[in-house]
Amino acid sequence: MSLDDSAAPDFPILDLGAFAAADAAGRAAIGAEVDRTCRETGFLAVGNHGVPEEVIAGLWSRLTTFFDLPPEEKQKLKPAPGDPYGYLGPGSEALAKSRGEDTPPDLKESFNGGPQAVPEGETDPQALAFCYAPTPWPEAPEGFREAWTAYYAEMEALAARIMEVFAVALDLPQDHFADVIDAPVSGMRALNYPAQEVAPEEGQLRAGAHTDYGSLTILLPEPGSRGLEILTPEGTWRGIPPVEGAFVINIGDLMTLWTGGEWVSTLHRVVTPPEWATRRRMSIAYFHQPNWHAEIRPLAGEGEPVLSGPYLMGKFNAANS
Ligand SMILES: O=C(O)CCC(=O)C(=O)O
Ligand SMILES: [Fe+2]
Repeated sequence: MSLDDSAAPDFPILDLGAFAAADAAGRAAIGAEVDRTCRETGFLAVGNHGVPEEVIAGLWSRLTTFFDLPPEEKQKLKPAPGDPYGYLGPGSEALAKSRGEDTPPDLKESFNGGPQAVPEGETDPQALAFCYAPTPWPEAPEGFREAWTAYYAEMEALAARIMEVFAVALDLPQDHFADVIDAPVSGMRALNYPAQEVAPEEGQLRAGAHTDYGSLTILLPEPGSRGLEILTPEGTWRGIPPVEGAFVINIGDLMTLWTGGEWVSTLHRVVTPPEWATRRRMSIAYFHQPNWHAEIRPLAGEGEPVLSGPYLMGKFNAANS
């Protein structure tokens, strides 16, 4: 890992191209740095990732147009109760509630989508009704669905490469996770935090403090934007600015469980720095989630396994009830 001028000082960057090109000793050295970061904060940047610039730009432009649509257009995509995908308008979610904290709703809107193909032979009614529920697509802007699915496919492939680095970081064979992430049930969420015309309520943030549920989140904050903060091991909030040409990744609760508590799923939130109150901020978050039927048991071998899909559904239902 190396530092880059565009990154905050000492924010670690995993160079994926360097990992791919390295020999076994080089990979182990990169893995050791990732392991250290995942024990401290679980937040790092991933650069030299190979995701084509046009795929990223293609989705940004559609998202900008989509979020600019009139509210009644977007509300046509509101999910039915219990459905995970579609458009969630302002006022529909408070992430801090997932931790039992009672706050006003987050100052955001989002569009959410899931896997595009159902694996052959998948008949579990809960899987079909939840993770494999169809994504309701907007009619406009043109090319939205294609741009979304192209970006989603890139994230699925990138997540698999990052999981290989994680395996090496954990002193496991590089392909250790391969057979539990070959049909992931990941969700993807595009976020728009609108310009704030009225002052927020007491305790109201763009996104309240929370941890992510799954194995790994690949986040793309709008270039140049500010607001994402993590709670450091010292107990202070620290801003994580976007890193040019890189994604910000973090591990979620499932990876903490998988590593028997060795890797941390860090509390994070999105605040509004004063100069951002009059400006919208967008981000794209891919929440990587192992195969529906994957049994996740702590690597040390102790403890009851958790089933990936039902675990995610339980978390979702608890936060949305
Ligand atoms: O928008 C961001 O920068 C982070 C959003 C986030 O943490 C989430 O939706 O889980
Ligand atoms: Fe998050």
